[in-house]
Amino acid sequence: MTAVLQAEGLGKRYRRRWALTDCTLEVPAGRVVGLVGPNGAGKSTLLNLAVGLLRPTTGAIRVLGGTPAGDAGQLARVGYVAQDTPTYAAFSVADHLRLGARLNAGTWDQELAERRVSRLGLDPAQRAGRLSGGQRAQLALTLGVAKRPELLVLDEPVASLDPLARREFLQDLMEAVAEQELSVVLSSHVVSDVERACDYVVVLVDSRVQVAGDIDTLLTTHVRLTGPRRDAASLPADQHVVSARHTDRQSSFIVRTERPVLDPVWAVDSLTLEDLVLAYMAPEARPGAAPTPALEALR
Ligand SMILES: Nc1ncnc2c1ncn2[C@@H]1O[C@H](COP(=O)(O)OP(=O)(O)OP(=O)(O)O)[C@@H](O)[C@H]1O
Repeated sequence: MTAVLQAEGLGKRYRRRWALTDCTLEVPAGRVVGLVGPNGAGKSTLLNLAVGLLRPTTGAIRVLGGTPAGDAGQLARVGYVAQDTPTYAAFSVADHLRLGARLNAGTWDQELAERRVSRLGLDPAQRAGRLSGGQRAQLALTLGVAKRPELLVLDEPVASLDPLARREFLQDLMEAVAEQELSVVLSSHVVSDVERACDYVVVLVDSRVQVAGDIDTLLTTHVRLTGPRRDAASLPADQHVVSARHTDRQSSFIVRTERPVLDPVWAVDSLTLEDLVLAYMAPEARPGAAPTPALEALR
């Protein structure tokens, strides 16, 4: 199966600042991918490279096997909703659907669009400028979904929504994924949203990918070890230490390992996705790193 997203040594520099560095990734199709990281980590930069709004400074990126925005066919296969869920304030909801139909002739699913609008309780005659932030986000998602893309790229789709609306939006998105043959890449700095909607995660910190993979697999190959104070170097070579914490008498490590930890000296606990993401954000997971801004963990 073709990877939806393949990046090799991908980097983007704005003047002297690197927004994305040495990004090598291969994301399989048919997944809902959560791109998670703190503010300024490089999430929007990676998504903009994926949809062809930016060109790489180094390396290469392929999306659905082709060059992002390389030709009309490629543009039709990818839907994109930018961070500020852009809509036209003076256009009505119905105008937006007409525009979607005109811009995406051939793939546009008017019935799907109208069904969503009606289910969401949006008045077709209402101007987008008079919609709430959440309703505008839903309208933008409707346009993205009704285009019937193979890949939908969403930059912080739920940032402006209240907790109930974010839950409904993500539920809606998952239904769209189940109904259509669709892959989704969405960015968020809220781990619980990713936990709720995604089955694949990419953790981006300080312009670098720290870890990427199937969430279930990552959670079965990472554990927390708690026990008497030890040096990380004393752990077996097949237990890769991601993060470490010590008190005078105790050590707590988050390790990546393919095998069960049988040493009775350790209490072994499984991790939540939030534990895992925070561990990869820890400075020891990123040698030479400055402290990272906090991630939100909304429930
Ligand atoms: N047009 C630009 N010119 C200069 N620097 C930029 C530009 N766009 C982004 N940057 C810088 O690149 C880095 C990554 O930005 P990016 O928007 O990709 O991060 P992000 O993870 O999406 O952040 P957020 O969660 O706040 O949206 C930041 O340091 C940012 O200041």
